Amino acid sequence: MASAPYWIETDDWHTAGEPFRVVEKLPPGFLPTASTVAQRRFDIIAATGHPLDQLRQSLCHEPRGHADMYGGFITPPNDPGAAFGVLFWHKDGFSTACGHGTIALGYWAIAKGVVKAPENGAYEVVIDVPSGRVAATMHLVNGKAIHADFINVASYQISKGLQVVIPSSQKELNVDLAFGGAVYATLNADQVGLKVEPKNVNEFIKLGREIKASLGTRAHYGKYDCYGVIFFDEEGEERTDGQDLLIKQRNVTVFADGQIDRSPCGSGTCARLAVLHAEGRLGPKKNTLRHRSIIATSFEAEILEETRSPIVEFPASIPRVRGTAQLYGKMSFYIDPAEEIYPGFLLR
Ligand SMILES: O=C(O)[C@H]1NCC[C@@H]1O
Repeated sequence: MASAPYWIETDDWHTAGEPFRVVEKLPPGFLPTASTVAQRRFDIIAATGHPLDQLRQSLCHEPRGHADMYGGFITPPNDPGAAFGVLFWHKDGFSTACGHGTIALGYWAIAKGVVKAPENGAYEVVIDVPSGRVAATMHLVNGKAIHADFINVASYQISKGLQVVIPSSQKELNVDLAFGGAVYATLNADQVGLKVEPKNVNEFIKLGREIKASLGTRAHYGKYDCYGVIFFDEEGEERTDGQDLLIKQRNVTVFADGQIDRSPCGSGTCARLAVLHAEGRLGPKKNTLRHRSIIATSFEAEILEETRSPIVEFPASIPRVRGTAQLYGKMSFYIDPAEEIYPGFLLR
């Protein structure tokens, strides 16, 4: 398998600046035979040199990608209740959740005719992902998608005020842990004396790695380890009408091993909603979060409904994150396992 050269077609989208490379057709024999997306992910991770992991590296790493590339392999759904499944990937492996990818996949499914949406109105593209069943609710006007709502799995805070010590400075920080399909550590960027701005990106990468290492197994939650560290700035609040508040925050999410989300991070936004919910600043259909990214793109998010929480101290809810995606290319990649640098390389 995969000893002969082959071609792979991709549709390359971005959501609020974050890339999402969609691979619809996999070479025969590459997809694990397990019947669920979650199990296929485990099977790939458990194997050494799995062909889908080699393909991930070929498409994500240089020369076809870069250290901040992201994408997904389309798979069958777990059952006919979803339109399809997806295995999300990034430079270090396969993730459990990806909001920006779910938004991009909603657009992709409509653009490719994978689903038959009406010309006008809302249409739910249901997708099986490793953390569960999610949806991209597409809003269409004259056959064109104008925005997508990422409806995630139940999200909730896991713990509050965990203390970490940064090895390089011996500085003590307090972080909250929250689940949004993946586990995130979140902290106000003022704790590290930085503003969420592009010029500080290398500092955030370094600190993200240090915080994750310092948390160690304290940030593991069931089968989930700590996926990312979210640094946020408060950007004020506005009253939208007599009742509701628009809470404005800007964040940078450092995920996997030092990868930077250009978007406001869909699953990370759900984790932030969970923390704001626990703090009483948001509730079901009460108040909205405008979440800006490091490159100043934004998502708008709210809590749709409260749900049963597995963590007694904190509430759980189903979040909705609204964003847009754009197609920026269609690629045809040639992959030759005999090539000197196969399956690719990274410089950081
Ligand atoms: O939007 C998200 O949820 C994803 N973006 C990169 C890191 C996360 O998986």
